[in-house]
This record gives sequence, structure tokens and C-alpha cells, in this order.
Amino acid sequence: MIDLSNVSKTFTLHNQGSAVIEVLNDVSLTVSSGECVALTGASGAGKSTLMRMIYGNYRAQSGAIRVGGVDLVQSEPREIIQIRREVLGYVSQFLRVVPRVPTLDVVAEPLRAVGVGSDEARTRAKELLAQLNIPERLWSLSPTTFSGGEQQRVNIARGFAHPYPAMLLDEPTASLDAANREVVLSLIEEAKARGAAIIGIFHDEAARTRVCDREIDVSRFTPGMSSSSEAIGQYNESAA
Ligand SMILES: Nc1ncnc2c1ncn2[C@@H]1O[C@H](COP(=O)(O)OP(=O)(O)OP(=O)(O)O)[C@@H](O)[C@H]1O
Repeated sequence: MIDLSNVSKTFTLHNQGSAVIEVLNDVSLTVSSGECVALTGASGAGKSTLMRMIYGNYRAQSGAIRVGGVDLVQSEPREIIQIRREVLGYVSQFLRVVPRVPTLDVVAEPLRAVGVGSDEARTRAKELLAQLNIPERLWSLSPTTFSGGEQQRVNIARGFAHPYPAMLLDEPTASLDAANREVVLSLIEEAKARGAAIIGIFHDEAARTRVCDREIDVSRFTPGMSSSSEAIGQYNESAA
């Protein structure tokens, strides 16, 4: 479902004498339907850069990044937008708040974007907001003024509204309380059970052990940084 072959990334700092930073070299990995893979590795290894490349925010210098068979490295921006709408979800811990849009519509929007009717989309949104313990009195308000934790949970509800076949999760359980962390882990397990291919960054080790089938140490693709383990391709015995 998600397939990277020989992907490399360098940044050129034009405002600093065109210094070139080689961040990732020759990344190849495959994540199948129903599988959750954790990206690990030291700070600066390139985990976020890799996620941003898969989401099409950063363009790779070389190689192929196929999501559902489409190579994002070769895709036009409108094709990337279509893949994001239909195939590839992204859940971070931060909500990009849109002023004046009620929370219910913020969460229902990804479903409306793929043609789901208003009632059905709102029903699913209500279900998720209730599951994530957002009080009903807040559903008709814009999340602009919500607390950090409330915004994070609205973002998670939004990210899980449409059943994407592929998902990227960037620290989805960071700074959640135990009850909401448990809800998010269940949503990840449900997504796997319906066949989603998932790649995530989880600093929460217990969460990683529970939901991830495999870890990939990104350091092994980082020029000048040696890998701390031989985790690639090995299954996490406790979680598999
Ligand atoms: N837009 C950018 N321009 C220039 N360099 C960048 C850019 N984004 C990332 N880098 C560099 O790429 C390297 C990898 O950064 P990245 O954020 O991907 O690491 P990470 O493994 O996610 O780290 P952390 O665990 O600390 O979040 C760093 O050396 C960083 O300075």
C-alpha cells in the first residue's frame, strides 16, 4: 500500500551559501494493508522529513514513493491533493484551525470531501467526538478557542473520520490523558483491522509496542549517523 524505493532527500540552504544537507539516502520500505510501522531513530535522523515526503510536502531528489500504486514523486500537485483526499490521511497532534467553522463540520469535512452525505458525515463526526470525550456543548462552536488538548482530540477525530487506506500518524497520543490515549490506540487498532497501512512516529513507547507490528530505524538511512539497532524487517515479538 505504501512503497518507497531508493528515496533520497537533500536540503539546499540558499540563504546560507547554498549549503547542502544530505538528510536521507536510499530509503526503501514497504508497508502492507493492515500493518502499522513505527519510524524510530535519534532526534534529527529524518523521521519527520520522511513523513513529509510521503505526504508530498517535501519532494524527494530521487526514488519513488508509491501510495496505492501512484508515485507521489512524479505526481502533479492536483494528483497529490486527490490522493490526500481519498487515500492518504495524516494525523498530527496539532489542529489547523479554520475560524468560524463549527467543530462538527471540521470533523465531518474529510467525509464530505469524498462525497458522503451531510447527515451520514455528521453522524460519524458525532460518534468520534463523543468517543474522544469532546463535550456536546462544544460541537457547534469553532475549535479556535478550545484548549490544546481539546484541539488535539478534534484533530484526531477529523483524521479518523474517513477510512483512509493509508495513514501517517505523527505522535498521535502525545500529551493525551490515559482515557483519551486509550481511545486513540483503539482507533488505530480499528484502522488496522479494516486494512489501513499505517506509518507513525510514536515517542510513547508503550503505545508503539501495542499498535506497531514493526519498527524501522531511520538512522540507517541517515548519512553519517549509524543505526542503533537492526530493527528493520524484524517483527516486534511482543506486538506481532
Ligand atoms: N525544511 C528544512 N530545511 C533544511 N533542513 C531541514 C528541513 N527540515 C529538516 N531539516 C533537517 O533534516 C534533518 C532531519 O530533521 P527531522 O525533523 O526530519 O528529524 P527527526 O528525526 O524528525 O527529529 P526529531 O525526533 O527531533 O523530531 C535535521 O538535520 C534538520 O535540520
